[in-house]
Amino acid sequence: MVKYNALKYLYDVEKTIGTGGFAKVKLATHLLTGEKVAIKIMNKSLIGDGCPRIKMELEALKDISHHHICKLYQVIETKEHFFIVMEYCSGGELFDHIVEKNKLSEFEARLFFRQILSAVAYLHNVGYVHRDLKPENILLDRDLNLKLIDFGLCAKPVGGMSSHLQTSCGSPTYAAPELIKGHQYIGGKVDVWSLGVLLYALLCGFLPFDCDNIENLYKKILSGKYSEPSWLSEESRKIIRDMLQVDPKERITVDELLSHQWITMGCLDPVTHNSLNLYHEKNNEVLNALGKYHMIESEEIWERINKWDYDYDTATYLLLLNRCKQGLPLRLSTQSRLRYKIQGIP
Ligand SMILES: Cn1cc(Br)cc1C(=O)Nc1[nH]nc2c1CN(C(=O)N[C@H](CN1CCCC1)c1ccccc1)C21CC1
Repeated sequence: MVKYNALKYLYDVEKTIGTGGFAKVKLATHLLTGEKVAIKIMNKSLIGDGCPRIKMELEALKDISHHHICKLYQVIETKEHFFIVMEYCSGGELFDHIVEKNKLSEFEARLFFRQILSAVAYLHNVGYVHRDLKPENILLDRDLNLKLIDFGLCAKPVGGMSSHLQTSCGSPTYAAPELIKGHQYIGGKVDVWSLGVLLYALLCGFLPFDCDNIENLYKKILSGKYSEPSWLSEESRKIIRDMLQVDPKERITVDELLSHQWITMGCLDPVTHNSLNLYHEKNNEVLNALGKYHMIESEEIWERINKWDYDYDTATYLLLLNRCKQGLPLRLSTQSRLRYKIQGIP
């Protein structure tokens, strides 16, 4: 097992749970709290040229705090690596969940879709577009809550949400027509198209535009034609049609989606974008537990936490905040206190 010095005394690194192009994700334990985390380890030499996308992803993640977006806890940068410590989602990928169930009932699809819609509406509300929405980028936690990940392609359009973006990115299967045409596009509209492809996959168990070769895939997407299986209700067909409009001007907006009839069916309230957890709220129960542990006044602890440096203290606070919100006891392992002390952290 490769030992990462930067993580010593802070995290117990366990197995690899994901490997991607120039990164891998490992399951780990945050030693002070005993909580599981996922650490995305990126090798700088493989990425090169100053890693702009990683910096973009990290800046975005630091601005974001939402129940259905995978939380950033800590960032450690060394000469060779970035260690990005994030929320651990133990339910795996949404993609696998759909495959295993073949397709979801309209009721289950609605519960899932409402969660992702809330995350995307929140993202747009804080000025980001995701641009790579697909089931592989959506994970489940142990309570089947959905968590959006992978902000490597997200963008914060300079001129705000109505300004145009140019970069063609994301996976073609979920990419909007205007994006694959290389036209200027509105980021928010591109996310709505991907949401349409996603909802279609949830309800049908297969993709609206799929092809063995990229040429025919593009033709299908640009035509906007897809089959409507017999089991789709009229309302399901309607909301999918509203999202899979080739002309972005005809396409429904995220705000209109929040109160769409399909979304509120079964007397459900419209979806709200505000996140359940307020952005980095001050929690006295957690501060008291930390104050006792470090034998420092909790106000002084808050002074340090409230800088949000995304250091070990940020991770400790956010992990304890998570436990506190789930009504679980707050524990700080004294055993690792010794190691903590050895490392000379005050
Ligand atoms: C698949 N799986 C099964 C179980 Br059980 C837990 C998981 C799991 O991955 N859990 C998990 N929790 N938190 C994370 C993960 C995975 N994960 C990820 O960020 N996973 C992505 C997955 N991308 C989807 C499309 C391309 C790669 C990843 C990015 C780079 C390299 C490897 C993986 C985070 C850190 C945010």
